[in-house]
This record gives sequence, structure tokens and C-alpha cells, in this order.
Amino acid sequence: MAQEAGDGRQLDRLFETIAARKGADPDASYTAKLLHRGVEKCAQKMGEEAVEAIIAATARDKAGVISESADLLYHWLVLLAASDVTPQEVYAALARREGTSGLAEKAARQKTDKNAAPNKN
Ligand SMILES: N=c1c2ncn([C@@H]3O[C@H](COP(=O)(O)OP(=O)(O)OP(=O)(O)O)[C@@H](O)[C@H]3O)c2ncn1[C@@H]1O[C@H](COP(=O)(O)O)[C@@H](O)[C@H]1O
Repeated sequence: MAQEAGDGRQLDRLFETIAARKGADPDASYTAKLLHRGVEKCAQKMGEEAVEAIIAATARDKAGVISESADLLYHWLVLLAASDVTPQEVYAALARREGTSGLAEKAARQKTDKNAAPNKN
């Protein structure tokens, strides 16, 4: 049954539902249909939903951002399932980055790139 209030754990529950659709009848489930069509179709759908979220954000349409973000997250989870990746693996990647400023990381990367670049002189 649908719940009015959700929380972050909603993603994990939704992923379990999506993963359970692998190999299910494509005529009985939208998720099964998407997974059946392969990773390219799943990626295309995620791209479309991302663009719709972007359009809502730039139109300052807050309700649209919420609704399109929900579509985007659903399609992101489908893409993970199609790629044999779990949300937990993504959470672990985020956890490894926790506490590292994006600016500091970028500066360190640019320093490394500079050192690795061939000497033009
Ligand atoms: N959260 C979602 C969810 N969000 C969006 N969508 C579907 O994603 C589709 C995206 O909209 P589009 O207009 O792009 O769809 P479309 O034109 O039919 O898509 P294509 O023909 O291009 O593939 C819609 O059909 C939505 O119903 C979702 N479908 C399913 N879920 C969840 O997944 C669970 C399992 O769903 P089934 O696999 O269908 O049983 C559901 O209980 C929900 O919790």
C-alpha cells in the first residue's frame, strides 16, 4: 500500500522491488518491461527524467522538481539494477568522499593532472 510520508529508506525498499522484477513478465510490470529492454533503454529513460527535472528546476516549479526527482530516482534505481550495481555500493562511494571538500578534491586533481601533463617546452 502507498504511504503518504516517505524517508531515505524508501530508496532501499524501492530498489528491492525493482530488483525482484528482474526476469518478471514484461507485460505485468513497467519495471520488468524496462529491464527487459536492456541497459540502453534504462539509461535513455533516466536521461529523459533528468532533463524533465532540470526543466522544472529552471522554471522554478517546485512541485515539478519534487515529482520529476521521484521519477528520476526510480529510473536511477532501474539503471542500477540493469547494471548489476546496488545502491549500497553507491552509498559506500559517497561515504568514502564524506568530509572531503569538492573544492579540495578538484584542486588536488588539477595538481596531479598538471604534474602528469607532458612538458610543452
Ligand atoms: N516509482 C515508480 C515509478 N515512477 C515512475 N514510473 C513510471 O515511469 C514511467 C515514466 O513515464 P513516461 O511518460 O516516460 O512513460 P512512458 O511514455 O510510458 O515510457 P516509455 O514508453 O518511453 O518507456 C511511467 O509509466 C510511470 O508510471 C514508475 N513505475 C514504478 N514505480 C515503482 O515501482 C514499483 C513497481 O512497479 P511495476 O514494476 O510497474 O509493478 C511501483 O509499485 C512503484 O513503487
